[in-house]
Amino acid sequence: MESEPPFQEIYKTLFVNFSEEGTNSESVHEKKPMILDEYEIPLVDLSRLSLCNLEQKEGKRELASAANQWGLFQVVNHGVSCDVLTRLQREQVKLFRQPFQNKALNSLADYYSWGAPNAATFMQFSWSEAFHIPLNNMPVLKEFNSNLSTTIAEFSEVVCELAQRIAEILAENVGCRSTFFAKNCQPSSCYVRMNRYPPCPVSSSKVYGMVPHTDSDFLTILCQDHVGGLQVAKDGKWVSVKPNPEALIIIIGDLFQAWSNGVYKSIEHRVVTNHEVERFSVGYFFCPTIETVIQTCKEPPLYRKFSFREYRGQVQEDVKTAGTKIGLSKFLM
Ligand SMILES: O=C(O)CCC(=O)C(=O)O
Ligand SMILES: [Fe+2]
Repeated sequence: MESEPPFQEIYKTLFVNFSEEGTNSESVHEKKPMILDEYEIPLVDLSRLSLCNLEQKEGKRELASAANQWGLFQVVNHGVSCDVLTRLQREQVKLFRQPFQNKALNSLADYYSWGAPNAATFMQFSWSEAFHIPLNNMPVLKEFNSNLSTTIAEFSEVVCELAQRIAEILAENVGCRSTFFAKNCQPSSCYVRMNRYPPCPVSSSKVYGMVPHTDSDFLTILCQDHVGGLQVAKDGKWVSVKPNPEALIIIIGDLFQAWSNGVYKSIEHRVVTNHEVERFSVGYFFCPTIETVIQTCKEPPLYRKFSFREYRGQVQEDVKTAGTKIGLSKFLM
């Protein structure tokens, strides 16, 4: 049985529907010109944090500056072993290699998505499939596949510690309570998202692997394979994040932008498609419990206070009604 979701069929339907609405299919089909720059994404060596006082200070300053200037950066010497990352990738490949019918119907089907359920146009369509797994439901995962569940549990434990560490440093830097994260972001309130981007026969200027978006969490820790395709918006340009096998990618999410009162940037990122090869990535979404209230300690606040539940609800509603996430701008004072 075929493991590939029916991308081509859905894409064709979108093409026909969109053209039939009387729109010029060429112009809507074409993305804005892609301006790529040769910027180097910041890379922070976390081993500095366990050295002398001066090195520690410098390491923390680098982290804060990367989160402020870029909102997306890389870290090395992060403490997540190569062994766990390799095993995770192996399990991930196995999971996606199942027949499509199984992925759509098995006990993890609620976490599975492909394409874009709400896509009304080409530009909202993502040429990818994903398992977005809440970590509060490990028994279901274990019952489904114990190797997969053990590996995800191991990965999550160590990555959660890393996320806590980074979040606390960033919190300290803006002078807000750094104990907030230990109290509100629990391992069980976080998510692991496994992404697969199949080779795409349509030109990469016409469809995304993942549409431009910001993440709705505090921060995301992302591992990507050697293929590349992730890009980040910087000063009005798209910059490619070159794969670095030693590095993990840290992405600041909407909640951190609000909590830090705009000091840290929840930056737009996207994935472009690849004609020849498939690509895999795994993201760890560092989220608070659903009741947690996000409120900055800075004056004057840019955003009104809101609970994570309220934020997620608003995002879901906007996606349903406007076809796209509106995000933090809805919460501006
Ligand atoms: O695959 C990637 O590199 C990015 C994935 C991503 O942005 C996400 O899952 O939110
Ligand atoms: Fe993302």
